[in-house]
Amino acid sequence: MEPVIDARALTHEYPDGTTALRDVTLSIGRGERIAVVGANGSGKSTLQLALGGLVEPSAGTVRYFDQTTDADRVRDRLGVLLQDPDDYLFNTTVREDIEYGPAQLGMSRRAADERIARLAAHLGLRDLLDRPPFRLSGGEKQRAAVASVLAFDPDVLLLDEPFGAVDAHYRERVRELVTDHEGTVVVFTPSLDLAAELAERVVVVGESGSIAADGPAREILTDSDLLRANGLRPPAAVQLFEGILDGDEIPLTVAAARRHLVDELG
Ligand SMILES: Nc1ncnc2c1ncn2[C@@H]1O[C@H](COP(=O)(O)OP(=O)(O)OP(=O)(O)O)[C@@H](O)[C@H]1O
Repeated sequence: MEPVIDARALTHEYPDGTTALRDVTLSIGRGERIAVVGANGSGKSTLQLALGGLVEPSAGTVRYFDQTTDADRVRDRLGVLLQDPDDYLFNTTVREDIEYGPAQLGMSRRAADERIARLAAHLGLRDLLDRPPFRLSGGEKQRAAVASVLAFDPDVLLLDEPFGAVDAHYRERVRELVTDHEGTVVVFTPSLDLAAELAERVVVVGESGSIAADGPAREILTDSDLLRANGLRPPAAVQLFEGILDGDEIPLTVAAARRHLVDELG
């Protein structure tokens, strides 16, 4: 598979001496759906920043689309959603924030308007477009930040905690957008339930930012010992069925668990 991002031997040390990444080698193929999971402070956000070209790692290289190691040359193809939505929302209105990406990339006015209208409707932002971003609630801000990253339809999405403050209704809406995205998706999250819903491959970041495991979602998400050793718990559905069903039959998501129960009981 052609890598869209190829990271080799990344190590990162913050100026105060904290090692946040340790010898991370990770190749992300076109169209892959990956969840990067790890306990708080393991190094997920730092890895996202390094892959997104927003932090220069202390050592190692990141190569994009087999073309360049300069992320700024492929900025229009990378959609990086940072953990804190305030990092995106800096214009006078929500509309201007969402328009910013498409405008920078020279998308036609008409195409941009259509795309923004669709995203705003889907994410419940229509009545908020003319408000200043600092007058939004936490969940509204996060939805606006998601819209601003998706507005320019990047090839690769690197999403740090895309659902943090979002309620159940809009969580489903954001999930649909991420699932329907045609390119590559990498989600950085401490939630194994989210990983189970979105990913076919799971990367576990262990202590001090080293990669503890990288493999098919089913293999990783049903390996309780591995997950617990790295400060994580299996998804809820796996916790419910582990020891009851065989590893290859354990449902990974609550929806799959429900289907299983309905089949068994019905
Ligand atoms: N600017 C910084 N300066 C110094 N240390 C930092 C800085 N940012 C993060 N760290 C440290 O680097 C390590 C990795 O942090 P990072 O934010 O990448 O973890 P994370 O896995 O994303 O955590 P969380 O799940 O809490 O978001 C932690 O020990 C953290 O305290």
